[in-house]
Amino acid sequence: MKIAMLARNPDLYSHRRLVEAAEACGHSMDVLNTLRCTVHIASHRPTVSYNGEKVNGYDVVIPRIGASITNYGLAILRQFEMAGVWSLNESVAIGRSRDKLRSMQILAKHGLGLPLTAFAHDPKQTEEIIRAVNGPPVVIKLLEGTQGIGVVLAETMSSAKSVIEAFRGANVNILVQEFIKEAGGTDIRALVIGGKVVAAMQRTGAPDEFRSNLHRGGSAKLIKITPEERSTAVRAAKRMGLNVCGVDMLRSNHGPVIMEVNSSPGLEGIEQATGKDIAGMIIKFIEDHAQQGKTKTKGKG
Ligand SMILES: Nc1ncnc2c1ncn2[C@@H]1O[C@H](COP(=O)(O)OP(=O)(O)OP(=O)(O)O)[C@@H](O)[C@H]1O
Ligand SMILES: [Mg+2]
Ligand SMILES: [Mg+2]
Repeated sequence: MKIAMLARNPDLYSHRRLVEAAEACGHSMDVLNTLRCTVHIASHRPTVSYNGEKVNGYDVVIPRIGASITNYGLAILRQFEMAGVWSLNESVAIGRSRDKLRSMQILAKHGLGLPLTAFAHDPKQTEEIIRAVNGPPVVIKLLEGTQGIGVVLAETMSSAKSVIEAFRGANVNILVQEFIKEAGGTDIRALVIGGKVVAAMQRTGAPDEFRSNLHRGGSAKLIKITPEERSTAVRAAKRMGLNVCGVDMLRSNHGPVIMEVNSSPGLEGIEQATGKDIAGMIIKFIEDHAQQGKTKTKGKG
């Protein structure tokens, strides 16, 4: 198969591993810098150009779109989908997963466990939403944050109010969440491929850090998850419509709660913690499922 990977940095561990795994199975893979792709909108002939030349003949596209270029990247991906190229994760599903509030609304509707979450526009309601999530303490987070940046723990009413005011003043969208203290600065990442959890790890934050992100100095280790955690991860992936994703959960007193579903999960931490060939499994999934023109949503938005 001829595979295109939309990614900005071909040297990232995850991207190198995917290229390696594809080539080991006899496929060819080109890494296309998402920002150098251009879209040509003309009736009935959706095309993409790369560095000025028309992109042709790909069977599969693997989107690895960075959070900072979500909109542009999804426009490029939609164009591939409209041209009939099969995408590992579809643009519509990635779009859902990038907006935390939208994701939580979808997951809640289907009965998945989530931390109590609220948001409001009117500053007069700040106190009300803090109480609505049983706070303080509360966790305040940017709707489109990543790597734990823009995730703040506010322990008192006055600090929660001032953090919320500061974010509002900066004109960014936030949500306010119940603080799952019993998780103890630890979360679970379950990697789902094609409706199955293929690997799971536990991430623990640096000392004195409630955020467990590896980018924030956390460490990862292999973990055996419970059947309830497994089914939560599988259902979350299904409801988001993602073939491949990382489902992040906290162990709360009332069972697993989902924090987010990542549509471009990093492979380094999970391959190292579990010793599994995740890149190879992703390529295998592509071999078994990719079909020209079989993109479900066809970039419908
Ligand atoms: N409600 C909460 N209660 C307790 N801890 C939390 C809560 N929300 C987030 N955390 C901690 O903060 C970390 C970062 O939060 P979250 O995953 O929502 O942010 P992010 O910036 O999107 O990170 P990522 O890089 O994983 O996309 C989590 O991994 C978790 O350890
Ligand atoms: Mg995130
Ligand atoms: Mg996270």
